[in-house]
Amino acid sequence: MKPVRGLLVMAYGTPYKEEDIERYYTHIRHGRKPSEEHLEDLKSRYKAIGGISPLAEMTKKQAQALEARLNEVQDEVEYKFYIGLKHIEPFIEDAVEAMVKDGIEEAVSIVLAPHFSTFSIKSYNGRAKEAIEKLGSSMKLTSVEAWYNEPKFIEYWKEAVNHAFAEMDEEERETACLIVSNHSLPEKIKEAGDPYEDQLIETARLIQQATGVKNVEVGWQSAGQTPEPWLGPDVQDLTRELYEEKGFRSFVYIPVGFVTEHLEVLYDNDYECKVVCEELGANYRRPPMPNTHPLFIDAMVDAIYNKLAN
Ligand SMILES: CC1=C(CCC(=O)O)c2cc3nc(cc4[nH]c(cc5[nH]c(cc1n2)c(C)c5CCC(=O)O)c(CCC(=O)O)c4C)C(CCC(=O)O)=C3C
Ligand SMILES: [Fe+2]
Repeated sequence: MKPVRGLLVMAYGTPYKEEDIERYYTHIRHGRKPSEEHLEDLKSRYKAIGGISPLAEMTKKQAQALEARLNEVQDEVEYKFYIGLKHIEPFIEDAVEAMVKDGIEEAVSIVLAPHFSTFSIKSYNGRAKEAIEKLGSSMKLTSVEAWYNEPKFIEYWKEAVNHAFAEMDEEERETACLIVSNHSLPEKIKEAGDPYEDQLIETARLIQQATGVKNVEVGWQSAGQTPEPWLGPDVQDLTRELYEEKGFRSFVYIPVGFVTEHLEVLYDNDYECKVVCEELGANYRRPPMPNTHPLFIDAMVDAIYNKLAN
């Protein structure tokens, strides 16, 4: 019998049904209930994308695909996946507990978000480590950190971008701009030297280098509604500015900090950015997200192997 290696796949989590929205939002807000207005706003956005998000289903498919591929490419251990979510059950702590209960002695973890920040990868990994300590377990956990520069991840976006540009005629291509974006975070993260902003800029550079696309810009999306400054420019403002100041007439959005067609993509890109493009009379294009694309799954396999080898 091969030894079992736990595969802890961590992701943001999403409400499973409408009644979950309030407690989910409260968890995101560190236990503070959202105002009626903010809650209704979030409910209306989920409604606009069809009621609930495809995220829960896709997170499971991604974890299954990653487990299957890891078991295909090597013969020494049997990987077994556990899903641990940030803001809804099964929480990261639930997944750790399940692994310990199953007698797993060694595990590897990866977050379904490619860029490192104190708000994302660091907090996921920290919660996993803490959960192990709290249980007094000796389970050894190796955690992948940022993996945005994995060659196969860049290759995925290269193919997706090339495909989008190949659909354009010569005239559209001349005035087309690629907007590479991630979820905004409060600007104060930069004071503590957070690499998040630089990692997005580097992702854009790698994709530009791979594709040879002439016009590439970096933007931020889905910022929270708080008075403090958030990383910008916001993708909607950026679109208007590029239209007016640089004369671009076609916009290709790749929200590379996400890996699934979820709320932020289906609403913030496919609705909000699209509305801006329609107002301006510009073309809106948004290539598919990685989901379970083999290049994306293999990029995570490589990230796990590189981490285990070091
Ligand atoms: C860095 C980051 C990622 C990417 C990295 C990662 O994946 O970890 C991410 C992903 C996601 N964020 C998601 C959903 C939400 N995030 C919110 C609010 C917030 N996110 C933040 C950060 C991030 N979020 C922050 C600093 C806030 C403000 C909190 C506050 O108030 O202090 C809110 C509240 C309402 C609103 O602001 O929209 C919702 C509903 C979904 C699920 C979508 C679905 O259900 O399909 C996903 C994948
Ligand atoms: Fe979020």
